[in-house]
Amino acid sequence: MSKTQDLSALLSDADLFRSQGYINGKWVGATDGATFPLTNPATGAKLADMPHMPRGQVAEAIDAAKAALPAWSALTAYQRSAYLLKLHGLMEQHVQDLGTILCVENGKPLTEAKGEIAYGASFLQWNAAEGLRTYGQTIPSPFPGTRNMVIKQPIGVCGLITPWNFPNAMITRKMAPALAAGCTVVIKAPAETPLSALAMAVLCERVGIPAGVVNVVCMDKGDREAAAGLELCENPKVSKISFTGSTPVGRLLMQQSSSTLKKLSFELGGNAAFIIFDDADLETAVNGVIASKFRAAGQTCVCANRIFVHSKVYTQFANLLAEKVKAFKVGDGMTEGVTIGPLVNQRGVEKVERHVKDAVSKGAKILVGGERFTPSSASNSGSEAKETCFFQPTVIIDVDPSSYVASEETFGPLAPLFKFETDEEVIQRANSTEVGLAAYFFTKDLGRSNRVAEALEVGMVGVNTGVIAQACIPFGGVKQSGFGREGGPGGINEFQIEKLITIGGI
Ligand SMILES: NC(=O)c1ccc[n+]([C@@H]2O[C@H](COP(=O)([O-])OP(=O)(O)OC[C@H]3O[C@@H](n4cnc5c(N)ncnc54)[C@H](O)[C@@H]3O)[C@@H](O)[C@H]2O)c1
Ligand SMILES: O=CCCC(=O)O
Repeated sequence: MSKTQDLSALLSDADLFRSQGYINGKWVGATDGATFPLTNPATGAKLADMPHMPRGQVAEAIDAAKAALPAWSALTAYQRSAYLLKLHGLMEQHVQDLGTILCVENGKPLTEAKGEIAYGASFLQWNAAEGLRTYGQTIPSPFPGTRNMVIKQPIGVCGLITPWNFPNAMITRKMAPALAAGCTVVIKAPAETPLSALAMAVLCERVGIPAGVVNVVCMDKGDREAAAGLELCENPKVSKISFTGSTPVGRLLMQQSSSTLKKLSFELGGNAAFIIFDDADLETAVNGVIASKFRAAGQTCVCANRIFVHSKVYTQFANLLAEKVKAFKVGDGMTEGVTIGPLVNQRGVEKVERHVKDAVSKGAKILVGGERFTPSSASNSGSEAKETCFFQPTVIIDVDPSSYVASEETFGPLAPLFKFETDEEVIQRANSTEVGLAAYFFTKDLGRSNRVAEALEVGMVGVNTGVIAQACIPFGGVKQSGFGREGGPGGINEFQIEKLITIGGI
């Protein structure tokens, strides 16, 4: 039986809950009136009927962004910075409501959702400052009477395609540098979590960001989503695509963008190795695994996916981890004390289940969890276990290297423990994947720390920590995890062009 949930009743500022798209400063439904249902993954309850926008409306949003570009890019960096700081302030002020919206549409527990809002806001603060420092260069010329200057300019209209696992922070991570640089944007919100994107559009409107500078389109997965992707990639008015999502969709977007040769930055899938050497502080390492593996119920691109533990400490480490995972409280993220929520949809549950079954069929043993279930805090859905979006936080040991989980990103709360003997062996196994986003290791040996960090084929390494994400770091991968960096000192460059001005006859 399908139920509905009145989300606005949970908000102190119900105006933040919008179920229309935002194009050229106007709140609009799909031109043909089409909608799709948005549900709470914890309960299955319907939250809203969202606009299922056709390709023509994406083109309209691009037109609006193109029209708004000259005035927005002509503002001083200080004026744009002031908008971002006001937006940052509003996010802090509305953290409870923004967190609640995020929690009910994505499933992550409210405390974690509020943490994501703070993380999302940090990209506004960081880029408000970075926008003021987009320095150019003067370059001595070999030609007499000639001067060379290099200036930075906004690249133009940017298409931002963002995923559901960080419904707020993946938007601000792209939108903040784009706006700071003087670009205008069309955000294609993910079908699973459009409300967080639209709540940000409300705040953009409130701080007075002019119509057309920020546009949000939404549609369900499938044909119209593919059409939106095509429009963003093929429309010559769009100069840049920034995408976070899976590697296969990244490949498709790159192919589609070739006809207009857009600048691209892609943050794609990972398969992070998490290595515990025999000299590691095991208590710290267990906490590191928990922070990395179980954040967002295991649905982050930088999640520990393959946990390699030295044979000398394997059993001790496995038992310590199992004890902590047993203590997790799984349930509806709005319930007090819940530490881990549902996966975003049943497709996510099916993938975790497939990885567990496959590993067990190849000899792995389950220490904790291993099954989908419906926790009592989410049982008001009346859903059968087969319809649930919950999977028990799971630890498996003695995992065979041929298991799917060794080569595919699980994107769920499954911690598989592999055994290793030598540094060389574990580095080779860590690198034996086509993706290279993040990796982590724990050791007290300084020499090893430098050697291993340099040998790992990834864009980001955590040493003695499971937490690397911050606005101030260059976030991104190598190999098939994509290219381009978000955040950090260079993040804003992704949204700028360098222009040379050579002056002769001086
Ligand atoms: N790097 C990340 O943070 C991240 C985020 C989400 C998913 N993933 C990976 O993707 C797997 C599957 O999740 P998914 O199906 O949501 O990923 P996906 O790549 O299909 O979707 C990610 C986002 O891309 C958009 N998208 C999908 N197809 C598109 C198209 N043809 N044109 C334009 N936009 C399109 C959607 O907005 C979606 O939210 C996960 O298991 C995980 O491995 C990674
Ligand atoms: O999943 C993608 C982003 C995760 C993060 O910013 O830590």
